[in-house]
Amino acid sequence: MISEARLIAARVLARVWSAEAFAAAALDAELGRRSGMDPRDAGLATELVYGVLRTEAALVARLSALTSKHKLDLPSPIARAHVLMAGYAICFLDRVPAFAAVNEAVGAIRAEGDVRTGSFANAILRKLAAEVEAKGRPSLLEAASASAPGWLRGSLRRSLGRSAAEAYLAAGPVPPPLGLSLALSEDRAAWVTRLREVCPEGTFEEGHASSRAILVRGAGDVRRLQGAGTAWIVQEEGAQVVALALGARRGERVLDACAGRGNKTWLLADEVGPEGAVDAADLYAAKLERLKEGPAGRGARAAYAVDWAARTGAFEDVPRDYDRVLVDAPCSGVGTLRRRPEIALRRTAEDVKRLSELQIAIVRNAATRVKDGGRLVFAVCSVLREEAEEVVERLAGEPSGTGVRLEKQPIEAELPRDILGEGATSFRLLPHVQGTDGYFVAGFLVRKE
Ligand SMILES: C[S@@+](CC[C@H](N)C(=O)[O-])C[C@H]1O[C@@H](n2cnc3c(N)ncnc32)[C@H](O)[C@@H]1O
Repeated sequence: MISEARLIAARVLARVWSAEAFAAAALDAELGRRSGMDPRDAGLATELVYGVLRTEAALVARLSALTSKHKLDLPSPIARAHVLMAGYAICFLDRVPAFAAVNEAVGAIRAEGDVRTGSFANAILRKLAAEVEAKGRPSLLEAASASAPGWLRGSLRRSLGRSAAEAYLAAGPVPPPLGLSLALSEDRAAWVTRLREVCPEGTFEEGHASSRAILVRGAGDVRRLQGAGTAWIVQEEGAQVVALALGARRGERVLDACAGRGNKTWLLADEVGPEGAVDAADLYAAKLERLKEGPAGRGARAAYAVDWAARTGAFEDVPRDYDRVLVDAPCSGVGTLRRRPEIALRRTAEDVKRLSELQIAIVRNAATRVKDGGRLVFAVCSVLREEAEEVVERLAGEPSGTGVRLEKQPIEAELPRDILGEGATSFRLLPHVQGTDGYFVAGFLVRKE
């Protein structure tokens, strides 16, 4: 009997490899079709997908070494998925006995009508199980690190140091909790109690990084729960911290310059209150439409479709006197690696270089909308130096050519000391430290020349 978790995980992996699907979306679609699935099975499917994607190269190398031709030749993505999932379970999963992992993989491949590949899989997986039995389990940290492409490993080491880079790459593959962002007027402890009552199958706890966060596990689709879209929205805890880092105060005028669908806009509007104003801008009008339809739509004053880099679209219409501007810039997304492991397979060093140039252009032009003496916060969901310190140094060090000067400035927000040190002008969030996605955030003072 082949578990549903494995069948689902195999289909998702095959789609990621052969149809360039995003693992999270493919997994959501598969799990969404099975509403009655045991959460433990859903958890196993998730861990197998993410785990295999994070350790793929190391698993392939290890299994290849056990074949006569030193090559893992498998005829289909589904067969490859079953073999690598079994390899992952044998190497890294305590709760799955090796013989069960082998039998399920072999059974699943044979069930596809491929007896020959089933026998091949049986032979190499048994060898692997015997090797692990004799020598012990390999290190997940090393396997995840060895599986990252060379450019990413190198960049992470330069950005974080060697051991933090390894810990970063190994963070996950257990799925992170879902974050809820609570409105300022709401009492967090009372909501934790209430949500526990209405959804006893889930776990709800207060987050540490964001004073508004409630972290949820095992609750299924939370959007059905009380308060959704009014008292709280779904927002990853690190994303909340990014919005909080702008330090928006009651009554201020704020621009969310790369607002997307407006998750951070919602939080900013909540902070400035009805006596302030929050405007949103983004390259894509379609995203701004979604923003207007969602919870942020109730709080945002105006939405501008602007290409900040090209200075086109509604560029000239956007006011020039905001107290604060948040630039949540497009980036490599390396900070979301634990939830989107396929990023490591698809992004290149050239992408990072191109994106850092785009970030600089966007910030310089968006900064023209800040009043003299106002604040700009630049954020990326990346932790790489190329999209972080190197961008900041160029923004603060080179003439902007747009009539504004950007000076590094301590971030004014109230955030825990282990995130924002006294007087710090920038900070990182790291999954293996704060439990959030990875982010880099920097504060600037804007001077008009
Ligand atoms: C990291 S996402 C923002 C996410 C959003 N703030 C949120 O909290 O959901 C970056 C956004 O920048 C937008 N963008 C990319 N290039 C842009 C440009 N040249 N001008 C304006 N917006 C741009 C993208 O459409 C995307 O929505």
